Amino acid sequence: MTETATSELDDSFHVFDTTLRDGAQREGINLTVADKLAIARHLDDFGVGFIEGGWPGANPRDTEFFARAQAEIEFRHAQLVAFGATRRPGAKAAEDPQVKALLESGAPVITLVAKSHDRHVELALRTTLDENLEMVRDTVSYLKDQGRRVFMDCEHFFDGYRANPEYAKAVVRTAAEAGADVVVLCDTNGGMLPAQVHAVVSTVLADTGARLGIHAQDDTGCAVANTLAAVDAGATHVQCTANGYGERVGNANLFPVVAALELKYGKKVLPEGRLRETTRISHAIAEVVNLTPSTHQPYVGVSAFAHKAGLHASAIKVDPDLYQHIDPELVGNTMRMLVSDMAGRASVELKGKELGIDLGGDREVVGRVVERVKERELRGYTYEAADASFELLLRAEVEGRPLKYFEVESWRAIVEDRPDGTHANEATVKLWAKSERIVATAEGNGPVNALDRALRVALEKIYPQLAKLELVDYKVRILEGKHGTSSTTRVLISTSDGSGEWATVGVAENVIAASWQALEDAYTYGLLRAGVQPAE
Ligand SMILES: CC(=O)SCCNC(=O)CCNC(=O)[C@H](O)C(C)(C)COP(=O)(O)OP(=O)(O)OC[C@H]1O[C@@H](n2cnc3c(N)ncnc32)[C@H](O)[C@@H]1OP(=O)(O)O
Ligand SMILES: CC(=O)C(=O)O
Repeated sequence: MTETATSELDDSFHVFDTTLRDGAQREGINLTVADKLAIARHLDDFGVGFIEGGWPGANPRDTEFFARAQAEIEFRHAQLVAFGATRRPGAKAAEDPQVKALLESGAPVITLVAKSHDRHVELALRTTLDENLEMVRDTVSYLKDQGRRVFMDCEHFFDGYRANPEYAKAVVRTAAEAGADVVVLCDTNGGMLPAQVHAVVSTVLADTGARLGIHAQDDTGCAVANTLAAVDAGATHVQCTANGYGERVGNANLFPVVAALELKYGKKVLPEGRLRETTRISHAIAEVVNLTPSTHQPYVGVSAFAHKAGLHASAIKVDPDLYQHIDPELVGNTMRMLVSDMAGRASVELKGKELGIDLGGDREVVGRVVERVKERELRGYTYEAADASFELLLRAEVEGRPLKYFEVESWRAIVEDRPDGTHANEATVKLWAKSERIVATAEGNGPVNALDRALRVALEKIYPQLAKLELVDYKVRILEGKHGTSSTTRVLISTSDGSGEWATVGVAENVIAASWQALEDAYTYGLLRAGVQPAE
């Protein structure tokens, strides 16, 4: 067994993460050992007290994970936890191969799952209620005798408590008497509501005196609330998963639970300074599991502190607290202003500030920007999704003329379909830059790609800085479906220069013309970012 952590947090409250075990039970998540190691590092960096790594012996990947985690990771905060079931009915814990695998994992902490719902004991385990209690007692005391810390997950506890409260409590008592350090009440089917959880946890605590934890699935959308309700009732151990990943619709989300405990309850559950890493860690774990981070996730989503309504912005201008429940920086997030047709003057002023453009309280300019945004959004533009196009619009109003690095004379895209099924795309761009007339032609895998290449060939002669620009995303949306192919088309393009990304928008009846507008903005903004002086 390896002692894996030197946690500076006291033991009176546990933040227990089960992303690598229950989180991995989410449909669509398929973690390699390397992924699990990467997530374990992020969770330890975040500062959780316990990381449940999987079920050693259930599959070779989890067995390998425990071996490698202890050999390769120097945990600074967390203790590694192995998960498994109580011994089989009618056997001995000391002889159960599955219990042996838990010990062989070397994890200093073991979570056992036990049945606490009488019906599950009889139907799923196919044993007697007394034998189930014996399985709990025998397995806990055996693992304790082997020097492990033991947490006991009481599966289906809340449903079991409703069906047979005395039996459910007998499971808790048996585990605690056998030496379990924490008995965790699980809402396995996720059907509970906060008031129910609060009532049950309060009663079980009063009746058994055991140290209690909570494990809440999110099937009613209440897992975070249920977790906090259990804490209100006296639970001192919370089991969560990063970003709420988990079986079916998921588990209690680690990040809002921890943020609530630290910021709303005033409990110190993370090491000093780690709360500010919340957003980064949430997104880093999403990257590893290969799921796009939810933009609307509380505390950590990019929209968590994004303000769109003009009325909100006008109050935020006076004091951001008026429309925010916390300072976003506390969880490593940032406030963002969204400019759209719901914006007012205050939104534009704050957005200007965010972009480093001092509007100096110029009511006339700000008013013109608001008008332009509203008029263009009516035509289909969207500025909340295209910050770079908005900045160009704003600068044009402030300067009194658009930012110009080049003057386009004309562009043309040709799509040639051949009878043999092959096709070719070719574009020609004619423009003026620094008093030079440039004509460039390029081919591409589609007409927009050909135009992008031709524009780049033309501009790179004058502005070599553009060589590192890359088009990273391209989205098309038909705005008025009822007009069929003559509908208005909106194109959003994301461009990267390796150190940052920006989005631009174009709108036209023709998808290629809309794309061209977005491309022109993308390159203009790229030159602005590179610090190039515009043409006089
Ligand atoms: C609520 C939760 O999320 S708990 C976590 C659940 N996670 C997983 O199931 C993922 C990993 N599981 C596995 O890889 C496999 O199910 C294994 C290796 C654990 C077991 O595989 P198998 O031996 O083939 O059994 P199988 O999966 O068909 O059934 C589970 C067995 O465990 C028994 N069991 C269920 N809960 C418990 C328990 N708390 N204590 C003891 N035995 C239990 C069941 O009665 C069943 O026994 P049976 O084989 O005699 O019918
Ligand atoms: C243990 C567990 O994951 C549950 O009961 O949901």
